[in-house]
Amino acid sequence: MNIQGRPYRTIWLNQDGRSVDIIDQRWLPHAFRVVTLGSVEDAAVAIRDMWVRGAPLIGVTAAYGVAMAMREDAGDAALDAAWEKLHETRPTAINLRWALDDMRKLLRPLSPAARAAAAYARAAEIADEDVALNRAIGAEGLAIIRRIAAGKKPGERVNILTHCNAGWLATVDWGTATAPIYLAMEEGLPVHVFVDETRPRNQGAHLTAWEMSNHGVPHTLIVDNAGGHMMQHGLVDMVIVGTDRTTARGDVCNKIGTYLKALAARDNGVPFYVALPSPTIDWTVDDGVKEIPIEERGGDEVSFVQGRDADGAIVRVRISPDASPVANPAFDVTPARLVTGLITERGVAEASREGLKALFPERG
Ligand SMILES: CSC[C@@H](O)[C@@H](O)C(=O)COP(=O)(O)O
Repeated sequence: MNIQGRPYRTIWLNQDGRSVDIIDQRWLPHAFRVVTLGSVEDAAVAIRDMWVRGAPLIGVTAAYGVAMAMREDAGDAALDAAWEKLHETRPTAINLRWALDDMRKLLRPLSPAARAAAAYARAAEIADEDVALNRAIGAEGLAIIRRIAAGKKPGERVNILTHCNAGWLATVDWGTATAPIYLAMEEGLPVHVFVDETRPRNQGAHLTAWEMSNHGVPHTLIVDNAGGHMMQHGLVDMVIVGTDRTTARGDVCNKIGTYLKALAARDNGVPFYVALPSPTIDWTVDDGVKEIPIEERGGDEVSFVQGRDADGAIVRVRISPDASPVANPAFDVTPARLVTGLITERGVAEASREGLKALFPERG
């Protein structure tokens, strides 16, 4: 997508054919910084410390991490070590394991001499596939927005609420939850997005709002607790969120706070959609609450907030007493019964085992 008119992806291979550049998302929206990852260690740090984040982008970064490892040492032990090192970075997003398994399955039967080239080629393919999947999700979601727009009076906006950042910054391009919104904009539909700030790391305020601004999408930033009120007053036509892992029966794990939005949506008759590419489906688990590991992140993310001071410097400030203990679960699970539909690259599935099986008969 565009940054000041120039098209970018979130990760790209450098001319040296070895290292990758990423947009370092820790500093947005205040500073746009591109950094180079040159080794599997760099890739692991970038994922763990959230220089890159968002389930699909984590997967692609890990794929390039494996490729960089193979350039150093293409033996079996190094392949397994790269898998382990990258896998332990973040536990919840299933795209990470999906990409690592995909890479290892491809590379294992090859001779070590052939592995590095094959790994770079596959990592590039996974990146391109992500772009195509998101574009397809966009077309499916656009059909829903069109239907809502058709029921509106002339000039009325379609109001969409989103949580966290499931935008292009969370993927290679387009985003999942945002792809339908960008396509609706291209088509001239009057969309407006309520952006949840998404404490503790504020991915909504920092990233989604920045994306919307860059693309001229009308939007309003709201605090996380405002969504229910907006819905009660008829100000939200639909919710679209992303997901880090969706189970075989349609339970949706996503950024902490998503569950509360789904409850408020159900209570107010607002459709609650989840946009996801198929690598985000974990066919091996059913009960999301019991079976999905929830990442517990450091307490500093809750006790401090980052922003820009009056002099323009990016600063962190403490907002809670030094002595107060902090808990920081990064994700929650929305049960399938609260989900109106799963917007996938193959169509909109009912959030159920049968619904997913109908679209992905080869997997279910
Ligand atoms: C298309 S991204 C889907 C999810 O990864 C997204 O909604 C999300 O929760 C991101 O969490 P983050 O902790 O910022 O990686």
